[in-house]
Amino acid sequence: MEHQILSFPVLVSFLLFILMLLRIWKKHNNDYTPPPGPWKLPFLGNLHQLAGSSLTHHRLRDLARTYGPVMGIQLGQVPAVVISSPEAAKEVLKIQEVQFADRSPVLATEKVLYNGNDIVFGLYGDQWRQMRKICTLELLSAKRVQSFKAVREEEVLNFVRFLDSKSGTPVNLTHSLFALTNTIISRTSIGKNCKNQETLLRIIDDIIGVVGGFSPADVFPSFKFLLSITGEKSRLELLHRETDQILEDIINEHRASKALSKKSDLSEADNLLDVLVNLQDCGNFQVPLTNDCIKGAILDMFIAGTDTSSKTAEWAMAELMKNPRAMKKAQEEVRHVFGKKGKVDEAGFQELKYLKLVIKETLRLHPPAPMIQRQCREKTQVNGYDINPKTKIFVHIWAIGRDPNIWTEADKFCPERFIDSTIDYKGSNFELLPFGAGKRICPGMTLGLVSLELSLAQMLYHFDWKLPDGVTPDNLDMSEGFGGAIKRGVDLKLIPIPCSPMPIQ
Ligand code: HEM
Repeated sequence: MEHQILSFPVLVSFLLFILMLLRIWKKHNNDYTPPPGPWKLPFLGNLHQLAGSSLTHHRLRDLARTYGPVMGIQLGQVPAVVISSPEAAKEVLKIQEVQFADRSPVLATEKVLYNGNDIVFGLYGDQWRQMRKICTLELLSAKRVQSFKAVREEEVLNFVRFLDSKSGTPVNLTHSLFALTNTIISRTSIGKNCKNQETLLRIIDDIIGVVGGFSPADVFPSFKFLLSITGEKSRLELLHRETDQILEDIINEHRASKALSKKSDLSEADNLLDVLVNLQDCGNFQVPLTNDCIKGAILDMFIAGTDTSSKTAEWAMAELMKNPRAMKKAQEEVRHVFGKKGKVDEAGFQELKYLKLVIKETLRLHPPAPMIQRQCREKTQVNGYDINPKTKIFVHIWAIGRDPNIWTEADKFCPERFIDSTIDYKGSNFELLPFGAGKRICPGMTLGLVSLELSLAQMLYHFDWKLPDGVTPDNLDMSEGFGGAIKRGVDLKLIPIPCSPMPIQ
């Protein structure tokens, strides 16, 4: 009995305490308005809705049609928000650009890309700002891009010779355009006579695969054991050791030949590695420019520059084959502009008005990065919804580019829609964002566009194109496949028919 009397006040206090906790919880939740989103399973969150044969960016577009342009999802243990309207994209990429300037780290980039100390995956901070500045002012500036014109022209001409040798037979353009871009990026980044080039290109292929892939450890970050069970940790560490050793050797080779040539002027640099080594020697940086920073930056050029440009060229050719009227117009323009000279050169590119529209329309329908990945830095709001720090952000530029509320006949390839349009790539309207926007907008845009114009202009100038037997413009497969940059579901195979003029010798 005595025991019961004693426990009554304890019980009441306990109940009052619970009530108080409930009030605090309720107040907190009333103040917190999460973005709407599909129902979640315990543990998995929304992962089950993203699994299956349909591509992730397609599923997320479909879900966003129900839940709106700021949609909350849960990827295992990781909260994420999908942004799919120009207004919300503007809020994230421009109005609150610092708030969303982080990239969300993934395991592969931590292990392979020097702990995210590179430009593409680095977290916003002094180190990243310094590398980004070097990238925009020294590596990918318009002047530097211009200085590598001869390299691009030589390699594209080699490509044209290769196509000529395959005259009348189907060529796998998926493979050959990738090889072309890889060679251009490689020569621009590390030079021509690098003895480890072949091995580096093979390893970089693997890196592009893992960086664009999906890892269970990324969605269940607290289950560290997953890394060892799946063998992923050792695979990534091996990849990193191999790449690191090759890049270290390449840097040493460059140092040795630099010592012999005694060149130290940045304007004389033959490739981007030369530029970086010269900058390192000048010192004078707030954050030391270490060999790891240089290696990360060189890897970035390959990872960000190869797939993006080659996949866009491939989609542009596929769209032109599907739309013979647009192909005819583009070919007539290219042949008219370069006909007198008898060869394609970059000096005439400002006259390629229609080809520029073709590229813009291709990037609207097939942006190589369908969703721009960012991460929220501090608690904030978008469209009135609360977003917590460390939330993964996907700006769904593929969905925005195909939104029927924004574009007439949104799925139709129609380069003419951009005639007299004020829509540019700089994100001013936020409905066309193939290069992203704000603090982390693609610094390789000039190089990417000029390389695209060059390869397309050469292909259209020197060749007529036929589809292989049994394929017609109507049944040409335009499905997308799984992978890093949006790739085609099936390789693009086309038949080049050399046509006059043919200044290949
Ligand atoms: C058609 C060609 C290309 C497209 C469509 C493209 C697209 C993109 C996109 C969407 C981003 C993310 C932007 C953001 O977060 O807002 C990006 C970042 C980046 N791109 Fe490109 N890119 C292309 C070519 C290139 C080339 C040729 C290079 C260099 C060789 C390059 C280097 C980079 C780098 C270094 C970043 C990271 C920027 C940062 O995080 O600050 N890109 N690109």
